[in-house]
Amino acid sequence: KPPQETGTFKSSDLVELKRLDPTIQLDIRYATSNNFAGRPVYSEAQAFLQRPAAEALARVNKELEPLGYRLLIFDGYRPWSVTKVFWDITPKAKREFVANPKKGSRHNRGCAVDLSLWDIAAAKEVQMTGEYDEMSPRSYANYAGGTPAQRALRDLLRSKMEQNGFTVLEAEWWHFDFQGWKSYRIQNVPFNKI
Ligand SMILES: C[C@@H](N)C(=O)N[C@H](C)C(=O)O
Ligand SMILES: [Zn+2]
Repeated sequence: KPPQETGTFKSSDLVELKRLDPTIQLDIRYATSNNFAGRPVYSEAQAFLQRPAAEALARVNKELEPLGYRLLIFDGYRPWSVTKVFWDITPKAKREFVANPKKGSRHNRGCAVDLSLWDIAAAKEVQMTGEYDEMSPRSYANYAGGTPAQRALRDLLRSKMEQNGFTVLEAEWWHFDFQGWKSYRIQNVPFNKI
């Protein structure tokens, strides 16, 4: 069961990112077998965020366009039950890369996003210092390895996100939390009930 939270919270206003800005690219790997669970954990390839976070993300996408990039979204709002699956299947030694379901994930609040950059001219995902959901030090936001070009792209994504109210997770270059995430409740609503 999701943790019981007391206090007052903002009402949820989850927005589908593709509806807000159709130029945002999606690669919802959790709706496929191409993810660390090795099977789909979502039945719909969609991404949602609370409205202020979604609007901020659309601003980042606009700012990247003149530089030749768009945002590529891997995940947004995530039902709590999926956070529980991720925790249960992850070896103890790798649990810095998954949220503890006892506390819930900021994804469960609709205030965290997993994403990378899309190269418009090449029509493909850029190469970062490590792969999405790779459970190794290459995922650290300050990892000093990789090529200078990979680090520059990782740092470009981070600086644009930070300028628009997001904070990177130190263990994961692709994971960003939106300011004010504490004001939203942990949810366990499936995508088709939003
Ligand atoms: C599982 C990974 N993509 C992720 O989002 N990790 C953070 C820590 C989370 O589960 O909130
Ligand atoms: Zn994440």
